[in-house]
Amino acid sequence: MVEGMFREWEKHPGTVSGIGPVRPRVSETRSRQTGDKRCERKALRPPGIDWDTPAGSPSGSVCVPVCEILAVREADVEGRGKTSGRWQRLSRRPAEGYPYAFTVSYVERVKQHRWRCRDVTFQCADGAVCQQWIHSIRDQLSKLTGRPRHLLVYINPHGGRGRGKQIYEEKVAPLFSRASISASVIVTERANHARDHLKTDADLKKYDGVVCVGGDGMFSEVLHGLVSRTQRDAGVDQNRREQRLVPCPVRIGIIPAGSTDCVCYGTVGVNDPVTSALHIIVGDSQPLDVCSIRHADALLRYSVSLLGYGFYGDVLTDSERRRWMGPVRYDVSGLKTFLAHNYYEGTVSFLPATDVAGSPRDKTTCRAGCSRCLKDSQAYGTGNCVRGRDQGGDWRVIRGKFLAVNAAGMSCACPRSPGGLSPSAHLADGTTDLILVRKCSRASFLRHLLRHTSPQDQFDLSFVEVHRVRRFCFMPRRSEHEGDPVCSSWNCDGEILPHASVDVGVHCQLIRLFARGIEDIATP
Ligand SMILES: Nc1ncnc2c1ncn2[C@@H]1O[C@H](COP(=O)(O)OP(=O)(O)OP(=O)(O)O)[C@@H](O)[C@H]1O
Repeated sequence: MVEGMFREWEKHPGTVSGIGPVRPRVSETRSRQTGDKRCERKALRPPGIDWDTPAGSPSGSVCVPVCEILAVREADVEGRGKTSGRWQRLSRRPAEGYPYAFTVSYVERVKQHRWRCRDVTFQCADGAVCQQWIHSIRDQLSKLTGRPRHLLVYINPHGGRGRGKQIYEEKVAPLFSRASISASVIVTERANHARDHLKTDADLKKYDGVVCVGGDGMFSEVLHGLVSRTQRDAGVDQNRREQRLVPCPVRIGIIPAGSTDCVCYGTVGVNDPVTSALHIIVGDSQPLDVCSIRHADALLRYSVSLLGYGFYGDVLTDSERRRWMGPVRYDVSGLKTFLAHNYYEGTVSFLPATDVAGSPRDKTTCRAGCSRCLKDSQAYGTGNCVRGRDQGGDWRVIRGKFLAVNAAGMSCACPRSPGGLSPSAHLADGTTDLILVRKCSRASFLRHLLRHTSPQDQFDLSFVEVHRVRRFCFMPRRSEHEGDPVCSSWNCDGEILPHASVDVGVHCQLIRLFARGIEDIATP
């Protein structure tokens, strides 16, 4: 029977199906640390015996792709993990005559893109067979090349509700250690600590990835540190206008622990530290476009999600004065800015991405394994960015009074706005969606804003237009009348830019995250 099982294994090396008829013997327990379901014991028995079907499972068999197995470890007859360093008791006694056991930890999908770590313990009658299974599974796991072994982790202890350290220690570190991932952890002591360390001191050759525990601001620090370091190591001057940037060789993981975690939500589908940790462990890789923002030919910042002038710039500026309020400051500032109803004059010039298949209003969504991103990026070239007006294409120029000028490099979805600012934006096609909201009444603007929280098309309004672009420039109009609102500020992924006139270009797939994009799957 065991030989038969191994034959199945040989036939289907990508799965652990064929383990044979199985029967759950022990009820599930929940881990205090990760909140995940932990142990479900299944007995490996010779075929031909009539088995109960596990509750809730019509087939009674389990099929897990190897790429979603996190670890395998020996368990003793009491079902306690031998290699976990911590005895873990099962709630029922093992089946008689099956004194050997091994436990497989794997990814289980639960509600709303959430992943959990599930343990299944298998019992065997023969110790050699048990070892054979363990070695065979470990051998399969060792062939997965994309998995990280050593990580550099930065924790912002003050992000969000100040629980970054606790989240990492209680929810993430135990999973890393179960998957035999070592981590060098740095708890930041000041703003820009992570950025500066990455720029100069970090020995990146030692690591397979960099993980940030915090919000979008923390991610932005890591992004800047890593992109700058990569260019410096490659001898590329990122301040030079026509320069093609070198894609970062090291992936970035985001453990959401901030008050805004848009980048995590837009690339995983949920803000959940355990889910993100599991995406890191299985070695997922999601390329991401990065915008470089320049002023007077000098690099100001990089951005991956929202660049917003007018409404979103004003909200951020006001909310910075209310940091003491915590995350609720965004609601207060949002309301205040909405009531102020400021508009700003300026000129937007942009280079439409006429060579890509999609458009911001085509109702398609960028999902895991997006074929459109793959096709468009191959045609365009990673790291590439159109610079200089001579580099082809027909520039368009629009002058006007705007309530908002936004550029969405990704959908900018968040729990409050599941579709986001631009629901059809792509993560890695080398473009950004430029959204222009012209001056209109408060009621009309409210209609537009409310559509972000509903399935209605937020661009189907006469005062809103949207363009998929490779590059754009904005120049504010100087006011001749004192007292008029002159300039707003740019909100760049949650940071305020010091200049209103900017030149923005998209660098195709400049970085990769430990994510796979939002999975298009039916959850149980
Ligand atoms: N040790 C530290 N002390 C103070 N500030 C820090 C520290 N480490 C990082 N920061 C800064 O804190 C800012 C906010 O961090 P983060 O994004 O993690 O949390 P957040 O609550 O989502 O942020 P925000 O309040 O901007 O929404 C970042 O800009 C980062 O540069």
